[in-house]
Amino acid sequence: MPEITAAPGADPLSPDADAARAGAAEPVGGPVEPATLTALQLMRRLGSGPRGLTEAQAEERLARFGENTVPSWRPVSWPRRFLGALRDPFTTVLLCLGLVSAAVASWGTACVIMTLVVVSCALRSGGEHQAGRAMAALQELVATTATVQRRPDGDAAPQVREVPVDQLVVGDLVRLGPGDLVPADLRLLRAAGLTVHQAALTGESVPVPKQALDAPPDGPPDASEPPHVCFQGSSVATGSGTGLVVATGADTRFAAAYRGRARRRGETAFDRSVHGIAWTLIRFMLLTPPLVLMANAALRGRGLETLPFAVAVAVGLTPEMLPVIVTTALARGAALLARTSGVIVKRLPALHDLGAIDVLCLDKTGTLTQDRPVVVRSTGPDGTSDPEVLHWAAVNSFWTIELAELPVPDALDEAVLAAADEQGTDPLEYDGIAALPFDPVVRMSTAVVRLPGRHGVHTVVVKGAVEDVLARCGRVRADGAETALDDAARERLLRWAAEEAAGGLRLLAVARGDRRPRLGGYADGDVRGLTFVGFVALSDALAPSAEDALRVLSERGVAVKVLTGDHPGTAARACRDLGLAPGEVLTAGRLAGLTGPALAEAVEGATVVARCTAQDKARIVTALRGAGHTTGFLGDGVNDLPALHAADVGICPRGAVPVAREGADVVLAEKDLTAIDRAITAGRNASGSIGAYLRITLSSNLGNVIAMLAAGLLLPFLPMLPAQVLVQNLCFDAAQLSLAFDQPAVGAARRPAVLRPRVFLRFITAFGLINATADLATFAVLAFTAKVTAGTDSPTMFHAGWFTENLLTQGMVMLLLRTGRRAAERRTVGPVHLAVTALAVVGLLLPVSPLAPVLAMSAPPPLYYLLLSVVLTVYGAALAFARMRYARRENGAGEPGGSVA
Ligand SMILES: Nc1ncnc2c1ncn2[C@@H]1O[C@H](COP(=O)(O)OP(=O)(O)OP(=O)(O)O)[C@@H](O)[C@H]1O
Ligand SMILES: [Mg+2]
Repeated sequence: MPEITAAPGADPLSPDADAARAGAAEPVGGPVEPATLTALQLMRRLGSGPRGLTEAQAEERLARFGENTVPSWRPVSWPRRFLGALRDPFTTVLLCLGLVSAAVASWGTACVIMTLVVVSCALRSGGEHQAGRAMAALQELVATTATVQRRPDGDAAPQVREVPVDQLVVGDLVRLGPGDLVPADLRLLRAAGLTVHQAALTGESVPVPKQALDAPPDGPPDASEPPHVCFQGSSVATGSGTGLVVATGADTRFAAAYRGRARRRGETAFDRSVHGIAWTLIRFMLLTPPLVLMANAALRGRGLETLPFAVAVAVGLTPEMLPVIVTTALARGAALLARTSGVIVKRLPALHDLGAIDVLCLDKTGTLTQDRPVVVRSTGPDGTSDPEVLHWAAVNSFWTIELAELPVPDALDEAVLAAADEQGTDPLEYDGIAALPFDPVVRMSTAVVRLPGRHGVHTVVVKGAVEDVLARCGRVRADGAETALDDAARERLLRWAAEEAAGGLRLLAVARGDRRPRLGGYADGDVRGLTFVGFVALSDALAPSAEDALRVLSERGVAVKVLTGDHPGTAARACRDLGLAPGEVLTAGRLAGLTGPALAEAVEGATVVARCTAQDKARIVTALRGAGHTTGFLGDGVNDLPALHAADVGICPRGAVPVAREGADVVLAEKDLTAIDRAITAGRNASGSIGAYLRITLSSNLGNVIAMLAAGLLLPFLPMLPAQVLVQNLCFDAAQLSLAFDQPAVGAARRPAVLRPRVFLRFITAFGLINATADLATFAVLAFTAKVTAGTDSPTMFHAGWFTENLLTQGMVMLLLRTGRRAAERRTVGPVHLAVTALAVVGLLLPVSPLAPVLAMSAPPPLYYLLLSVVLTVYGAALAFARMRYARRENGAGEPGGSVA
């Protein structure tokens, strides 16, 4: 716990200091070194003063120096999105293949590849752009603000008000409180018990104490860790402070460190599944051309002239629409969620991860409960009602708030003060000397007060979690007298507290101790040897939608774990009241020595882990992820921030502290917790569409490639000209876009949707082979037709015949392997039906149209179509049969290969 000594030297915020400001109204040019000047020098350099800027000054600076936004977080322009889409690995591979084609002067192939690239990038960046705009409008709803102190004009008294973070300018005075984001780089002018999370900057996961120092600290300057500077990108864990803005926007340390780079985060479920599959495919693609070349050279004695064909085969294997489908499916899902359920998905891949969640950890207070506690009773150590206990609790609440730089009472303090007010307690009969604000690690808050006129005594008043407060008590007050607190008495008090907690009450223990006044500040070490005063019991109503939300989550195959800072008894009771069996309740203390798999195993079977600190919550989430669970975390407080970052998906409810809203991937903008279920369903549906696309594309592409390689070796001519391969590909791509708009299947959202690369590759191999068999059967049919109908020109007829068959089989694969219900169950005509019809029409008509000669095709005779229909019927039956068997084997009723549980 940080010290709370006053800053050495002059208080830069005192009115006297204003005089020292002598007329400086303009920031002096050039970068300032916020850590080395004294506070007054710095204010003068920045043309500010202890009373803050005037509104007019702030406005003028804003116009001149620009808004306070990190460049990489500004809305991205269309052309930049397009360029960003070009960096996709599939696009890169396609571009390389295009270059290879151009190098061997195969201009047709190169042009078609370029068309594929441009179309796919345009579609993708268009989709992202639209989604970005929709989200930006919604993010306004949960945008964060900063508390600044400004003056309406030069003579007026300063006023404290909220402004959007982007309106801050250098020279502004900003107040910080628990849960606030540090909105710009700040030099601290005052601080009280301030600690900040700097994980985004330094990777340090434990909050770092900060204090106001007038002059730089002695000793070598530590540029990375000046104790009197707070950097943008960090956030307040405890305490409060006032700081002078020394840098905004692109000039902050954070912007400099992260220029052009997105925020780093660990590998998420999206990376593991979609990216995992993509990279496996890319390896295949890169292997294909050399293999085709070698096979043709070895078996047919062909040389480099087969290179365009080899390139076309590789392109044929590429699911080049994957980025488009992923973006479209996710963006559509996110936009729909925002519109219908008020859920804001801040990072599109998070929607996919939501669909994959199989464990959801949540905090209790503020998420499952309303965090609107009401004092039920205050009792002395003997369990009888005692107003004195509430009186001391109120003294503590009042002075910890009053002595903070930014007085933000938390819900417990508010409840205590309201009840004390009703009882007629007046905390103002004391003078506040010092305060240690509530710290979730030590789980208590401390105020030091004095009775006016009683100069010889300071009274330390503490309230907090029962175990922690009792651990610091040596005596107990009973019947007006104090006696030593022995182990037996301590045990009895703990048991009594556990009984109260089991009734669902939240408990605060209150203790006090008289001290001889001291000159220096008070620190955590002074809070010992106290006298136990009693308990304040509060009730906190459950969130009305929590019970439904928990029930639906379990129906959807999501295991719920409650990680809370509260008492195990209170937490267990809340769970029970919400219909969630708590089982054996763990406490974080019992898990202290465990890490990694051991920790995961310990929490695997538990539903509640109580007395968690912020770090405990993050540790547990990390361990669960390490054990292979896709883990979400839903929480609303400062003590949830590390876990929100550690999870695959961080989710926070509407009322969360600013820093949680900023750190979360998903914000539930409405009070209704059941929105989380709709969000998970939307995620599963989006993954379903992506899975369907991959299944369909890859199994038919793989089939085609196998057939093409076989035919290439069997036939004396190329089985398909590069231009034909690519035109066919374009047709497939256009048709498959419809998958992103497909209606979700009825049962598709029942289980977590995970695309497992291995299961997936098995699936496409099996279906690819079926497809290749159909192709080879078609070759046989074509050879037979050519033989019996004399005069047909083999290569062009062969090309036409295979083209038709390919497009028709592709259509059948789309109908039979998508996420949707089995074809027979569908009654309405959806986008997929339209796309399949279009595909069939093109497949049948193109080879007989005037365009056919351009593509080196000539119409096959009627006999071919007759035989082809037989092949297709058998193929369709085989496909339907294999799909059924596959589904049964994989998960009974689920989806083959894609959204497997
Ligand atoms: N303002 C406060 N003053 C004193 N003690 C407090 C205060 N707020 C909380 N406590 C004590 O510290 C404990 C832990 O609080 P913390 O904020 O870590 O978790 P929580 O709000 O109880 O639960 P959750 O983690 O589910 O949100 C509380 O159970 C309570 O006993
Ligand atoms: Mg909470």
